[in-house]
Amino acid sequence: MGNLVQKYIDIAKEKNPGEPEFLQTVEEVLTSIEPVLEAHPEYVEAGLVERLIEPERGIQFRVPWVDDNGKVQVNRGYRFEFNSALGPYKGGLRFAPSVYPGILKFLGFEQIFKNSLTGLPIGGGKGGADFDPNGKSDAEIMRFCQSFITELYRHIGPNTDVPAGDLGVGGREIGFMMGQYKRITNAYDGTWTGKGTANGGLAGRTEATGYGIVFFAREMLKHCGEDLKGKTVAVSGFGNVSWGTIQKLNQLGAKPITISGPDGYILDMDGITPGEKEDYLLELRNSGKNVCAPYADKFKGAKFFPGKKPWEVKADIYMPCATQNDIRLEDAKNMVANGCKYLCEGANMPTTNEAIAYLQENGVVVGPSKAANAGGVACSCLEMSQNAEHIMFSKEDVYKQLEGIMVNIHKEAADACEKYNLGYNLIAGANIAGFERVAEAMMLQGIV
Ligand SMILES: NC(=O)C1=CN([C@@H]2O[C@H](COP(=O)(O)OP(=O)(O)OC[C@H]3O[C@@H](n4cnc5c(N)ncnc54)[C@H](OP(=O)(O)O)[C@@H]3O)[C@@H](O)[C@H]2O)C=CC1
Ligand SMILES: O=C(O)CCC(=O)C(=O)O
Repeated sequence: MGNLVQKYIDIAKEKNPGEPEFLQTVEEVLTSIEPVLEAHPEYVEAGLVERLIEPERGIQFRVPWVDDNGKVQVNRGYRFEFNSALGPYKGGLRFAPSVYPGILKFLGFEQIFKNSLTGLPIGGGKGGADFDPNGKSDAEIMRFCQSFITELYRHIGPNTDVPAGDLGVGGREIGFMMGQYKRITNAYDGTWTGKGTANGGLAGRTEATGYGIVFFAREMLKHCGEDLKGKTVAVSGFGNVSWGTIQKLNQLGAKPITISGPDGYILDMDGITPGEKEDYLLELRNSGKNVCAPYADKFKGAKFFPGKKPWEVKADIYMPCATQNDIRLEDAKNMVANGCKYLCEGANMPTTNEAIAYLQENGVVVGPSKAANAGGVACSCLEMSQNAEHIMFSKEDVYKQLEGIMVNIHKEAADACEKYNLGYNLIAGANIAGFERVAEAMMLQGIV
């Protein structure tokens, strides 16, 4: 790594102590874009990287609410409006006990480049709260969401900041937040994405992230002269993204064999097939218990491995779709020992930097999350245009556009690494292609 990039990383470390997840993504992105900075001294002159690693705005607020026992609870809410060079801040809200600024800043920073890769006019942001929706009643979730929006409403809007879902935030939560936003502002507009279709939501948005990940994986394999058909796939998680991924894998003739939860993982060598098994994932998620073990009680032949991760299973492709840093160095070693050739990231930053380095050194092709899971936010942007135009797109329209966008993202990432003689390194390629578009826009807007 050159001195210049090291200087930026040192600045980030000094300004963001105790935020390892944010520093991890800053280091990954900046290391990749070094050749672009060398080719563009004007970016250095304009302090572009120093500005890029600092959120434009960070909001923290109190979220008081009353639980079903009449007890007052207090959570912390946040929104990091990271970069608006390409358009309104865009990115999800995460509700999970682990939420703190370091997590949201990592997600917001990633979102800048992901959104740029879609080629659509959206900036990057992320928010959420240290609230655990698991085990809460619908009434508690509603009261929490209403309180959260009673503060956040003043910072968002269809041309300012457009939130969506992420971990712990699905259609139900978006509905409650949109309802409260509308009540306060008296505006029925495109401030939210991931809404139910009855609320102006986009047909196909729920499965878009997972479908996009599989389209991206298909392009990776195609580039390497292979086909998804007949490939066994180890998937982690059992939420929205895993469900969409498993559906599309089945549709394209691959065989998903695992899911996982905080309790362990399920191995189903018969495949997690369409119909009863795919649908059961929804039941598991909706149980609010956040465990996957009951799958093995329901389906003969499936096995549950408590406290373990699916990365010890032999598979042709690995697709982490749960949460950050799910794959660590020891997991990467297992994968390589099992003959792994492809890793396609569904969750945001699911692999540690050490694990990525090991996988790449051992010839594994890695599809980075900011490219592979960009189909979700791309469809959110379609939802924004649907709302702005006061029309409704059909599911067929959405699927067609999504596939085109994912093919293009793969091509842009592959072309960018080739342009800088980096071989077929999609991590570098995605970071470079995402950065180039943001940098160009920032340069045109002056020092802001
Ligand atoms: N969601 C997205 O668009 C994107 C997510 N990611 C990343 O992927 C990883 C996993 O996130 P994610 O799967 O979203 O987390 P969750 O499983 O928590 O899903 C989020 C919400 O989606 C709802 N949900 C889950 N499955 C379904 C389904 N099959 N149909 C309808 N709604 C469903 C749930 O809402 P309810 O409780 O109401 O059922 C849940 O609260 C994280 O790293 C995240 O950052 C990355 C890109 C986009
Ligand atoms: O749809 C969106 O706006 C954001 C989705 C998201 O949170 C993500 O891409 O990580």
